[in-house]
Amino acid sequence: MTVIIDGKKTSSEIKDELKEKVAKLNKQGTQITLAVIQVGNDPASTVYVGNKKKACEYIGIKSLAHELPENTSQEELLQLVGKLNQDPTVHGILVQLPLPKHIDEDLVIRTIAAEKDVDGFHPESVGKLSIGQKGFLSCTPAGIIQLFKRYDIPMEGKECVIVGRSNIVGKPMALLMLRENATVTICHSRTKDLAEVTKRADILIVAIGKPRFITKDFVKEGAVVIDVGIHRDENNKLCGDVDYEDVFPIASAITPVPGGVGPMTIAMLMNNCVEAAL
Ligand SMILES: Nc1nc2c(c(=O)[nH]1)N[C@@H](CN(C=O)c1ccc(C(=O)N[C@@H](CCC(=O)O)C(=O)O)cc1)CN2
Repeated sequence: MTVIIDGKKTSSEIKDELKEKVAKLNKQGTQITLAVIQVGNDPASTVYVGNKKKACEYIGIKSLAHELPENTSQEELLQLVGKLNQDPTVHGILVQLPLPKHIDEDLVIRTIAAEKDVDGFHPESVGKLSIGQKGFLSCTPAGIIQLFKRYDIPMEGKECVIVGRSNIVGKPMALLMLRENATVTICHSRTKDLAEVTKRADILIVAIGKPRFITKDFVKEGAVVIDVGIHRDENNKLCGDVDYEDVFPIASAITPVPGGVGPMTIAMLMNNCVEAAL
C-alpha cells in the first residue's frame, strides 16, 4: 500500500508546536517580527506571500509587508534591505523570489544580514550547512527532511537521487541528505540516461520544473517519491514534476501536489523565524 505523505497535515502540526513556543517567547517580552518583501505582482508569489502572512498571524509572529512596484530599482531594494538589517525589532528578512529581471537576485540575497536570513539562502547559511555547522536551513529541503522524520522513513544508507541542482532546493537537499547518511546523486539537464539513474533510487526527490515529467518509467518499485514541482496544467489544475497517477501504484510513499512539500516550506520558514529570535 502506498503511503501518501501529507505535508498539509504535518505543516499544521509544526505550526501548532511553534505557536506554543512563540506564546512563551511573547510572555518573556519577545515579539518575533518578519519583514516580507515582494517586488512586482507575480500572481504565484502573491499567493505564497499571502500564505506566509497567514502563517505568521496564526503562530503569533508579526509580519511587516513591503509591497514594492515592479519597476523598483535594485538600489532602492538594497537600501530597504539595509534599513531592515539595522532595525533591531526585525528578526527575519524574506525577499520573495523570483525578483524582476533587472535585479541581481544573488546580490540581494547576500545583502541580507546572515543572522536574519530566515530563507537560508545567504552564502553564509549555505556554507555552514556544507561544513556541518548550525545555521538557517533552506526551507523546502528542511521541510522534506521533516517529512521523512515525522513519517519514520529511514534515510541512512539509502540511495537518494535528486533531480535538479538549484541553489534553493537541489544543492541544499543533497547536503541535508548527506547529513542523514544517505548516498546522494544529483541529476540535471545534462545527465545522460536520466531514467537509468533515477531507477536506482530508494528515495527520489524531483525539482526540475517540468510538469508531470517523472513517470513510472523513471521510478524503482517501492521507492519513496518526493515532488517539489508546482505547476498549473492546461486545465488550470495544480500538478507537480511527477505524474502522480502514473507513479502512485509503484511508490511505497509519495507526496501529492498540492498538499505535499509546498506547505512544509512555509512551516520551516516559521521555524527559522523562531530560531532567529532565540
Ligand atoms: N524567498 C523565497 N522565495 C521562494 C521560495 C522560498 O522558499 N523563499 N520558494 C518558492 C515559492 N514558495 C515559497 O515562497 C512556496 C511555493 C509553494 C507553496 C505551497 O504551499 N504550495 C501549495 C499550493 C499553493 C497554491 O494554491 O498555489 C501546495 O503545494 O500545496 C508554498 C511556498 C519560490 N520562491
